[in-house]
Amino acid sequence: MPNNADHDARNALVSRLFEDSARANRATLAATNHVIVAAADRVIACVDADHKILSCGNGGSAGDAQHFSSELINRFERERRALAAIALTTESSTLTAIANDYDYDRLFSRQIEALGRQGDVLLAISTSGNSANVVAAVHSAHAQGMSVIALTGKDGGALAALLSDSDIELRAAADTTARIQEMHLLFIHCICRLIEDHLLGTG
Ligand SMILES: O=C(CO)[C@@H](O)[C@H](O)[C@H](O)[C@H](O)COP(=O)(O)O
Ligand SMILES: [Zn+2]
Repeated sequence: MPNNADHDARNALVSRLFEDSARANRATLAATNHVIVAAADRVIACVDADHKILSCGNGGSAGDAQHFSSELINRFERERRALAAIALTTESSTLTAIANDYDYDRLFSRQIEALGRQGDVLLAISTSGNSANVVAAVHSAHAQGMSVIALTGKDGGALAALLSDSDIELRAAADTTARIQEMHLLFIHCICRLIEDHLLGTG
């Protein structure tokens, strides 16, 4: 069992983490408020035209990619029609075959070659902006005529540099992976809320 001094130190650490997250939250809102709305509008145009959203990322960002697709396919907060979305992080046979036969860097890009169509949107998630398989996914999305919404952090990394003028970058104003991921989930929930308001009216 931790002693009292340890207990106080751990309480202080948790307070600091909450404070860091709140600071990141405020700074990210200031930097991205209108970009979040633009990203939601891009997804709305995609679903209104019966196109689909593909999503990808590694580690915690793989979880975020799945979190987003589940909220589109199932629902977020309100009853509405099902929306077409595929997380490219879930099919173990496909994932292991691509990594084994080609390269881990092609994990997502190969699936986009198979599934991506003009008018679809790729949600590309990387806290560093430097995951090679996410970078390759963006190249592949461009080749398929898709547009990209990139969730990034830090300085945006390689991802930010390769986005086209019609793509959208939502960059969390934070430097640590965990804080950036917390902002990414808030981006996702804001977009889901704006989609449901569009489909159902603000209620
Ligand atoms: O969730 C975490 C850390 O919070 C990790 O699993 C993290 O997602 C992994 O290290 C990823 O490989 C990091 O990739 P990226 O965000 O830089 O693209
Ligand atoms: Zn959620």
